[in-house]
Amino acid sequence: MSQRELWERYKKYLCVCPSLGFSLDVSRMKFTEDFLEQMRWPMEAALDAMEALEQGALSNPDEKRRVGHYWLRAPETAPEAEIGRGIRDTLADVHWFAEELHAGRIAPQTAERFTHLLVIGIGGSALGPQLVADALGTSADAMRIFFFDNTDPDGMDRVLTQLGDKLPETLTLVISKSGGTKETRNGMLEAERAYQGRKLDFGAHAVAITGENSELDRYAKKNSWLRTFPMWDWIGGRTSVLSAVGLLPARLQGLDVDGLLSGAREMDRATRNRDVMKNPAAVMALMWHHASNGRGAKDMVLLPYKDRLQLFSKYLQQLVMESLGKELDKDGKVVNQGLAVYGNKGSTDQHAYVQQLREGVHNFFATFIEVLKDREGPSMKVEEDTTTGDYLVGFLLGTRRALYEKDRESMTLTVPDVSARSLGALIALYERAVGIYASLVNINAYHQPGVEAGKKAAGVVLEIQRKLLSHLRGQKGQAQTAEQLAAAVGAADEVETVFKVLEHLAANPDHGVTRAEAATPFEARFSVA
Ligand SMILES: O=P(O)(O)OC[C@H]1O[C@](O)(CO)[C@@H](O)[C@@H]1O
Repeated sequence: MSQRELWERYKKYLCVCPSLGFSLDVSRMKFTEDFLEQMRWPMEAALDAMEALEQGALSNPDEKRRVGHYWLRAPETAPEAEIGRGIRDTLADVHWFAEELHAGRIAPQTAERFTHLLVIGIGGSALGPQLVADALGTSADAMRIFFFDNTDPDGMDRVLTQLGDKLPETLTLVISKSGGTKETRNGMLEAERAYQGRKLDFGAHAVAITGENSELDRYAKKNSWLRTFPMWDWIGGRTSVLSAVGLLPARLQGLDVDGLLSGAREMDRATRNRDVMKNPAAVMALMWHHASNGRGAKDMVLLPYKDRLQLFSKYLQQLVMESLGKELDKDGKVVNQGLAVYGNKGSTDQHAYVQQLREGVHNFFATFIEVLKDREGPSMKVEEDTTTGDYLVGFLLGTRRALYEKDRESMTLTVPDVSARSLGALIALYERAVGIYASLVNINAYHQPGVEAGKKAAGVVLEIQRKLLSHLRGQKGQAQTAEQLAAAVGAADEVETVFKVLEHLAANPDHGVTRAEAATPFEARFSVA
C-alpha cells in the first residue's frame, strides 16, 4: 500500500478517545472488511459476556468467582452495595493511612517519619506496583520505594544494602492475595530478620495487603502489624493494580491515585462502546485475533517509546500470558491457547532485536506506544531544529515504516503523556482487551491452573532435600554419590533431582554439606562433617 493509501486507511480506522487524548491506529494491520464482518457475531457475544461480567456473573467458572476489577474504579457499578462500600472505604483508608504516615502521626519505632517503602510480593502482587512506581515516580516522591519480588537471597541482600541505614525509617508492605505464596513468605521472613538485626520490632513497621483470614492475615494480626488492607476474592492478582495492591504503595509514594482511577474509569467507558470500531479494547482484541489467527500463532512485541513505560511489557506479560495461555477452552477441548508478549522500549530495542523483527523469522506483530509529551519543559536542540524527543518520534515512525516495508504488521497507541491518568487508561485498555479476546477464543481468562504444577513439583524437591539432609546427618562423615544417596532416601528414580539438590547444598554454607570431587561430576561424593 502506498503512503497515500495508508493515510486513507489511517483516517478510516483510527479509534480515538478524545477525553483521554488517546488513539489506536491499526492502519498497518492487514485485516480486511471481510474479517471484521466474520468477527461481528463473535464480538457481539464477547461484549455481552463482558457486560454480564461487570454485572457480577460468575465469569471465572472453574474457581466459581466473580471478576470485579472494573468495579474498583466505579464502585457504584458493583453488583452489591456492600462491595461498592468496601471499595470506597478502602480507598478512603488508603488516603487516610498515607496522610497520617506522611505527617509522621503514624511513625516508626525509633525514627520521626517513614521515608522508605519496601514492597514484598510476586506476580500480580508486585508487577503493578513496580510499573506504577517506575512510570510515575520522581525524585520528589514522599517515600522511596524498593521491592523484594523473588526468593533470591542475593536479590534481597542487594535491596537491603540499598536501604542501608534507612531501615528504621522503612515501612514494609507485604502483598499476597492468597497469603500463602512461598516467595513472598520468604521475603517477609528475611525482612523481619533484618529489622530484628537492628533491634526493631517488625510489626511496628509492617502492613499486609491480603485476603481475609489468609496465613499472612493471621500472621499480621498475631504479630500486631500496623495495619491490614483487604484483597478481595473477586480481584485477580494480575488485575489488582487498582485495588489496595497498587493504590497503597502509589499513594504512600505520593503519586496521584485518583488520576490512575479516573483514567481507568474513562477508558472503561470508552471500551464499553458497542460500536466495535470505536471501542479500542474491541479493536485491539480483533487485531490480536487477526494477527495470531486466533491461535497465538504470532507473538506480541511491545515497543513503548518512553523509558517510563519500560516495565509495561513485563506487566502485560503476566496480564496477557497468565490470562490467555490455557490448555483447555471453556468446553474442555485441548486448545493450547496463548499470546506471547515481549518487549522493552524504543528506541533502545532498535539496537538489540529489531534486526530480527525486520529480517528474521516472521512470527510477531508489533505494538508501538507513542507518548506525545517529551518532558517537563523545553528541550535543547541537538541539531538544527531538532530535539532528543524529535529523534524518539523519528525512530518510532522510522522503525514502523521499516517493518511495514517487510510486511510486518504493527499497531500504534498514542497517549498524550505518562501521567497517572494515561497509565490508568492503558492498564484498563489491556485488561478489557484480554477479557474480550478470551471470549473470542472461548477460554477462561481469569484462572491460572498451570502455575500450580510448578509449585507442587518444587514442594517435592524440597521434601527430597529434607530427606537427604536427615540421612546425611545420620551418617556423619560418610561420603556418598548422588546415586547412592538417592537409593538411600527411597528416591532412586529421582536421582537427577537428588544430584541437582546436592550440588546446590554443597555450594552454600547453610547445611554443612561438602562435596569431594571425582573423575566425573556424577561420581562426586557428598557428606556432612
Ligand atoms: O498474591 P499472591 O497470592 O501471593 O499470588 C501472587 C501471584 O501468584 C500467582 O498466583 C501465580 O502463581 C499469580 O496469579 C499471582 O499474581
